[in-house]
Amino acid sequence: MAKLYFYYAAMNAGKSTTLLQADFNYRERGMETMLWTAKLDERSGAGVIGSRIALSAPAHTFDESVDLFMSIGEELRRRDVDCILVDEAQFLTQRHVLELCEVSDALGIPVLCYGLRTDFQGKLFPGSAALLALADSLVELKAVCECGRKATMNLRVDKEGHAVAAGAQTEIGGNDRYIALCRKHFFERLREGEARQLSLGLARR
Ligand SMILES: Nc1ncnc2c1ncn2[C@@H]1O[C@H](COP(=O)(O)OP(=O)(O)O)[C@@H](O)[C@H]1O
Ligand SMILES: Cc1cn([C@H]2C[C@H](O)[C@@H](COP(=O)(O)O)O2)c(=O)[nH]c1=O
Ligand SMILES: [Zn+2]
Repeated sequence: MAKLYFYYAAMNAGKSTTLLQADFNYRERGMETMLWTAKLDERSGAGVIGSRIALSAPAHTFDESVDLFMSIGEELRRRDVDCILVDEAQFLTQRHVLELCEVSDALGIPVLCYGLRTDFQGKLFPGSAALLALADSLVELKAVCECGRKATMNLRVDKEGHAVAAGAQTEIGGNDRYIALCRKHFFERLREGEARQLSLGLARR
């Protein structure tokens, strides 16, 4: 039976690198893959999955308008597909995840999703919540905090490096906007950020 996998981690853990390695392994064995990433994340270029160690590959892009089951079905009419690889899986909708379940269960194709578990406030992304609920296999990849502990959280920072405690869930960025931290250091810095924003707000009144 084909499975749905969710490889999750904080930023900088090497999720994209691991996806590209899995893609290489499949293709090295003569198998065909289909890569997907979020349309809104263009850090490595539109429709490109990039890694910090400079590996990259073109990918199909998803947004709310895309039906993944239909798109993958259409591709199957043109060529064989042995594995589906999805980067930035935190940006999937719950409907997308249900479509990927169908790809795995009805089409018998393994689906490997890579993404963040939680956002800059420590809350689940919709795609991650659905994958945590529905995936057959949950695999944690490891990032490292400044203190050496496992980094599980993602702190959003402003241009001066101060923690950002409030804002929209989605804000594309890299090392300039986010720091992967262990939970202890994440909450320390987040509370500092909250206190700072509060004092700035009070000072303005
Ligand atoms: N040539 C490059 N140099 C530095 N950073 C890059 C380069 N290409 C891509 N990146 C960044 O690296 C990210 C993916 O890095 P990766 O090491 O696989 O960790 P993760 O996906 O867990 O954050 C990309 O999304 C992009 O922000
Ligand atoms: C924590 C957090 C992250 N994002 C964005 C920032 C990046 O564009 C991606 C994750 O990138 P990765 O290196 O491939 O892990 O997600 C966001 O929009 N909101 C957040 O809270
Ligand atoms: Zn730490």
